[in-house]
Amino acid sequence: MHPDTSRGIEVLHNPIYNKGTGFSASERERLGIRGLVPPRFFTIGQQAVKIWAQNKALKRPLDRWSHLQDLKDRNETLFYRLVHDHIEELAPVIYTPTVGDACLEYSKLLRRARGMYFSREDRGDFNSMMFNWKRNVSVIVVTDGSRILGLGDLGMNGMGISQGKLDLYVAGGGFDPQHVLPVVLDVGTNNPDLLNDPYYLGSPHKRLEGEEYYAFVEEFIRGVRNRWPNALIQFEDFQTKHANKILQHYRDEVLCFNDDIQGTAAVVLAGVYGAMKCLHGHRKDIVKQTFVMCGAGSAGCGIASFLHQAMVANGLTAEEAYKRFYIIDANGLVTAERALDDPGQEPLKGFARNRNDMPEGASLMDVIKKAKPTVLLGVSTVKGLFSKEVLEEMGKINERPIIMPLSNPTSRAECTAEDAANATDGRAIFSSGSPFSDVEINGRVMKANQGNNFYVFPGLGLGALLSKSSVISDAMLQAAAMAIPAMLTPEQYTEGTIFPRIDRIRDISAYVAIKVIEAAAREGRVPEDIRHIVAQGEEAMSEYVYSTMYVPNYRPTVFSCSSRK
Ligand SMILES: NC(=O)C1=CN([C@@H]2O[C@H](COP(=O)(O)OP(=O)(O)OC[C@H]3O[C@@H](n4cnc5c(N)ncnc54)[C@H](O)[C@@H]3O)[C@@H](O)[C@H]2O)C=CC1
Ligand SMILES: CC(=O)C(=O)O
Ligand SMILES: [Mg+2]
Repeated sequence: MHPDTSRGIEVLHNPIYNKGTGFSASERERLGIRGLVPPRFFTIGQQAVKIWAQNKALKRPLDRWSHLQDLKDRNETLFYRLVHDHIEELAPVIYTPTVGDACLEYSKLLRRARGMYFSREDRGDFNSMMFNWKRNVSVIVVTDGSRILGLGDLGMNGMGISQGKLDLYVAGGGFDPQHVLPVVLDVGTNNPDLLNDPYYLGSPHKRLEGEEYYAFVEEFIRGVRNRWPNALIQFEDFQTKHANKILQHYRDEVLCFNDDIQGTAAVVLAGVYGAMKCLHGHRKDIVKQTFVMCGAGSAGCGIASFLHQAMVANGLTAEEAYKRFYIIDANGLVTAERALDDPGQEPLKGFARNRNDMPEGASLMDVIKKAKPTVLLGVSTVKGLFSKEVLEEMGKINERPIIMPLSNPTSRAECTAEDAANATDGRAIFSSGSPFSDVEINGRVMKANQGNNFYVFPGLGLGALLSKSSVISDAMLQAAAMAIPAMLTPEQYTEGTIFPRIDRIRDISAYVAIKVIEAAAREGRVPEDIRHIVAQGEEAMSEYVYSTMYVPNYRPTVFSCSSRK
């Protein structure tokens, strides 16, 4: 039931309530829209079939993205129904890689404002501006647009990524679309193309820096806490120099996480655990691995720290675990000689301190030859960094090399699935940030798993909110990582599948949420009512979690004279 004061044509122009030809005869009568829509009635299923065919017929992915945004602007329920029903085919359209193209063009593509824009000119007024958003909010995805996927500083245009992530919260995590809020902190941009573009819609100034920048973020967080004290805040695509500092500042006080640092770390750990099951049958074998990580930004530092934590949890000492990592950035291997002054590089210090067996700045190929890694990870944003020679070397060292080119979008991937399969004769256990198709080579199929944080954030967010915990702890993140490989069958591991298929995202998110709630309960972070459900076991938890999930169906619409909260 959607009580609202609007009736007549207003209902048809409101994407939350609009059903188009899906309004029943009695609704048409009640809402005063009889004669304002064509006479025939179609169910949401029939509407979805029609619009799906239209969307599929479009050739350019960006046209498909725009077509879907138009639908969302007209009829949200139908949009989410489509995404829900065709998630595997539509994730690459509403999310990476196409969302990257959409962000590049966002100022041109924007048709109807959606979400909230906080700009440098608004400083001092954030608190009151929050009340311009009339609905209750349970989750916010916020970016400052400074590092959108691997595409760099896109300023206000980063709004596209906040929206794309929240579409997955709805479609994958069962969040009610009325209670999600995409946000961009428009602190300016240092991108000269945008600054020189007369049609750029963001604030056409250089980025705020230093104290001014952090005061901006603080004002936003305080405003959210005041308006929606229980909302979850997901930090998205903040450049490395701010990402870790902001996370450390707020994570013990506010229900929040940084997706690029923590969501990515959890999904990579899930992939590595999956690969361990594939190779050895047990995730504990993570302690036998040696990692070469290309990229020491927010993603690289987050992944390395989290894998390190998992190795220690599985029996290595901290020093032993540090020695298993070779971290390479734009200047080559990071060693004890490196001055790590940037606050974003703080997590690198332990790895650097323990790396003095190879020259500072050593090349990727030299490192691979000497270190003989079992796992090669890419979060460098450098297309083709995993060259044929690099991949062949990985294939010589390992019967089943683990190759993860995680940079997004596809145009930034360190290698393609085909590159990895060709260089290793299909033996690689492969996982990439953006999607590729499986590759068949000499009768063998190399599975092109997608290792993207979308396996984690909807379920993590759901679990965190349902647990009623006030923060997201490392134990909750570790639980999310362990939940994902638990969803695969032994047959899937045998064939090299290390992530479940994305069309199971609702079940994956629900299971992740259950494990996150349990972890929060073990740490004493949940109130009595949640402890009671946890104590009843997994079935009760499952019932609890699924019962909260939004399903994109039309609900009866009624007209009410009282205004809605
Ligand atoms: N698959 C997934 O779920 C996720 C993927 N990512 C992707 O990871 C990438 C990196 O993100 P951030 O860490 O935030 O970016 P960043 O820009 O802070 O870091 C990039 C790092 O790569 C290094 N680098 C540059 N050239 C290199 C080279 N030739 N060899 C080795 N390292 C090199 C840089 O020095 C820097 O340390 C992006 O493309 C992003 O889309 C990020 C989060 C999640
Ligand atoms: C997937 C994601 O969060 C990124 O590439 O930044
Ligand atoms: Mg991101």
